[in-house]
Parts: sequence; C-alpha cells; structure tokens
Amino acid sequence: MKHGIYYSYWEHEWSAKFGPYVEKVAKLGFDVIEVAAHHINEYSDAELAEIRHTATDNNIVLTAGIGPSKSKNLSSPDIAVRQAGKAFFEQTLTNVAKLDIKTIGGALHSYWPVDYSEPVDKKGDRARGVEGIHGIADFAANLGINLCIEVLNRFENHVLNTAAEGVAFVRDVGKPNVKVMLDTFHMNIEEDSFGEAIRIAGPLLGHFHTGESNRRVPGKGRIPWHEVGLALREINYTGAVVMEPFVKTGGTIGSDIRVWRDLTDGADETKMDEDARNSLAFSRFVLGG
Ligand SMILES: O=C(CO)[C@@H](O)[C@H](O)[C@H](O)CO
Ligand SMILES: [Mn+2]
Repeated sequence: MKHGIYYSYWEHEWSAKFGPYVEKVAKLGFDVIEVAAHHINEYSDAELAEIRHTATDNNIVLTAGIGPSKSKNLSSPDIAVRQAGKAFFEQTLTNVAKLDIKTIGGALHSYWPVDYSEPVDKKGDRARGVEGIHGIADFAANLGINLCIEVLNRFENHVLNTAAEGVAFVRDVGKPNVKVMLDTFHMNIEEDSFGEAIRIAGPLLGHFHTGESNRRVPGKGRIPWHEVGLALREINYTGAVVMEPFVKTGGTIGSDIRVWRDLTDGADETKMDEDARNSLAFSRFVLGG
C-alpha cells in the first residue's frame, strides 16, 4: 500500500501549479502525490517532462484527481456536451500519461459538484455515464491508465452514493481498467458500515481517499480508522491511499468543498506540513503500508 496526499491541501485553486509540491511531499515522507487534472491541458510538454523527472528523482508516484466541469459532463442529456467531455478526457488522459500516471479518480462519469437547482435524472445520468465511461475506457487502457469512479455523498453527486452503487456501475461498464473509488469523508455520510462498504468494493477497489468527517487530516477526528484498516487488509488492497484534507477557506477549492471556517486553526505552512507528516505516520500505522 502506498500513501499519498492531494496537493490541494495547501492551495486555493484547482489551477494551482503542482510541480513545486513533488519535492515537498517527498520530504514529508509520502510515496504518492495526487495532482489535479482539471487544468493539465494548459501545461507544456517541457513542464510535464520536468515534473516527471523530479518525481522519478524523488521516488514519488503521481496519481490524478478530477471533478469534471458541467460543460465536460459525460452523462449530460446534451450530446454536444457529451462529445466535448469525450474530447476533453482524451486530451487530459494523453497529458496525464506524460506524467506516468496510472490512476485517475473522481466523478469521471458525471460532473462535480452537481448543480441541484436543476431537476435530477439519476436513471438517465447513470445510463449515459456508463456509456460515456465505456467510450473512453479503451483509450485510457492504451495509455495504461485506470479510471477510478469516485462514490460521492448526496450533496455533491446523485449518480453514485454507495459502494454497492459504485460496484454495479463498474460492472455495467465491464472494462478491466474501470474501478471503484471510495473516500472515507463520503462513506461517513452514506454507508451503514465502513468495513462492509470496503468489502463490497473488494477486488474492484482501484483508489482510496481518506479524510475525517470534516475533512481534516486522518487522525484528528472520529472516522473508525481501525475498521477501515482491517477491511483494506482483508481485501488485500495494494493500491494508493491518498489523504484528501481540505482545511482552508477561500478560492474555488474552498467554495467547491464548502469550507466556510478555518479548519487549520490558524496554522502556517510549517504547521500544516507537520500535520500532514503526523497524519502520514498515523495512516501507515493504522491502515498498513
Ligand atoms: O472527494 C472529492 C470531492 O468531495 C474529490 O475526490 C473530488 O472529486 C476531486 O478531488 C476533485 O478534484
Ligand atoms: Mn475524494
């Protein structure tokens, strides 16, 4: 099991450059850095090559996260939006592959965060989402990339809220490189049991996010980490465990994640680094790896 952190912990915008964080997370002791793929198409090949070299030099593996925008929604009822989504993913996956990334996770099948001022068509969105992911799966497979479909809580997405729904979706897609992704923050809201949800995902679990119920770093709250760790061991999970803390207010990240109070307790960067380092030690101990 490899342990990582989403670099957005330190940032306010999904567009923030992730290159400078590779060395930082290596120094903090992580194996993996997760980067936002939202704006990767704006990076030059030279920039991507340099980031890839820095990662290799620091023994860091990269993974990617994305919350696709409404205009790139693979499950949209509007065919022009679905086509734009497919084109966006093909370009994004091509660039993601330049960083040697093998895992991209998020609401790939839909968009994020969902605009609930509009009527919800769960059945139609799910059917179009299955078709959309099916339509980009082989493109990703040819680049050696797994598509990890994130199960989110009801306030952020309506298509997949539980591990069981995630598994059924992934089975309907029926491609070996399309997997389920779980996140303890969302599980805390939707699942009856953390352990059972992880066992339901079983061999289909492709990526795993961690965070407390208020998205502080693991170890500061009341998620049943021991239960989570036992279940991950039971299913022989060998993928990445990426902590995804969101503690800062402000910017698009603060607004998309609904961070309306300072959860850093006024921490400066040094203290935030220390929190991440301590949480990593806690995560390795309680989850394994
Ligand atoms: O859990 C979440 C959102 O609540 C994330 O994984 C998100 O989809 C992605 O980080 C967007 O970049
Ligand atoms: Mn997540």
